[in-house]
Amino acid sequence: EKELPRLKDVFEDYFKIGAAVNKWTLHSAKDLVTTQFNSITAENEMKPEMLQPKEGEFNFEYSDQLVSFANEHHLGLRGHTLVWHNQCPDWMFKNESGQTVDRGRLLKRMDQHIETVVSRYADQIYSWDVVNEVIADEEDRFLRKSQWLELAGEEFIERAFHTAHKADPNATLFYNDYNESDPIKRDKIYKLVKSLLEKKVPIHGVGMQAHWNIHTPSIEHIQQAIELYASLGLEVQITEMDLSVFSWDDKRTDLMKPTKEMLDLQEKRYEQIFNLFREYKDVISSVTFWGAADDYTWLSNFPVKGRKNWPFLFDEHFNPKQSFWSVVQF
Ligand SMILES: Oc1ccccc1CN[C@@H]1C=C[C@@H](O)[C@H](O)[C@H]1O
Repeated sequence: EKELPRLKDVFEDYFKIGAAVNKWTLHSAKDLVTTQFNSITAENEMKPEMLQPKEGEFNFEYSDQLVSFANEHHLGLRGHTLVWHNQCPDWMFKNESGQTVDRGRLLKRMDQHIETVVSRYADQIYSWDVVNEVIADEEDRFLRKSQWLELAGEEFIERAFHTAHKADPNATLFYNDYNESDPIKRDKIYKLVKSLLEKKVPIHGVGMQAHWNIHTPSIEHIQQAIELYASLGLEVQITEMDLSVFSWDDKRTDLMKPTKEMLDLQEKRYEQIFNLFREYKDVISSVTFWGAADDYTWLSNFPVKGRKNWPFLFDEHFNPKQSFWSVVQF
């Protein structure tokens, strides 16, 4: 049958186009990923708890598989993520007697994790999400309350970037977060990144996770966020894009497939969003989906456990959805 247009070719003069893969979808979605995309991100296989489950015991089995896959298929590779409050092993914050670890020890452990991981994959990963999600969602709080912040103090943020830069001077280093287009959270992300730049911290970009849906955020809010981050002279990368067919507070579980109305709205949203991304091609260096096709998405367990979602450009049979055509035809 007629060859499909390829996202990586359609956007060749704009930005890299990526997909998150895991140790299963690396095989199940291999053909789609290698034909349509030119960048991948490990959905889970490069997170702290996966790489260093026990102090000093690294497990690179699956991360090495993803790196080999990327090399074999000439795909760029984003590293996700070095410092995060989730999917981080408990041992990191405890000493031998199970008490909370002291500040110096925790920072040393953070450095060792970053040095070991980043130097192993030096020159193979074009961008790292050095720090993920340290900005608070609460309006009246700046930094998220986490064991990292409580035990190490806010210096862990800048220290993580310095350590990563020393381990791989060629990788571009990103601060990554979600709800990044919400004006209040956006301004806090801007404040953090601006303060890092003022301290000459080696940070090169802001990762907008872009876990959006078919209703929000508005194109205006997305544009204002891109403009604000770009005003710092930084790269912007869309790092985890999906368009949930449910708004955040819609907890319905009755659907076995998306309604026509949902698919029409999703198509409109993808078309508008990619028109905006193309307008900012000089600022946006990659656009990565947090998956590849509707056969698998983390959204089928978040925020409602076991509730199927259909967020991507390809359906569960890897066929292009109407949204695909509105994205590739411009
Ligand atoms: O952690 C969150 C909490 C609330 C909303 C969204 C997020 C998004 N968080 C992302 C989503 C999926 C994970 O696989 C990614 O590593 C994480 O960056």
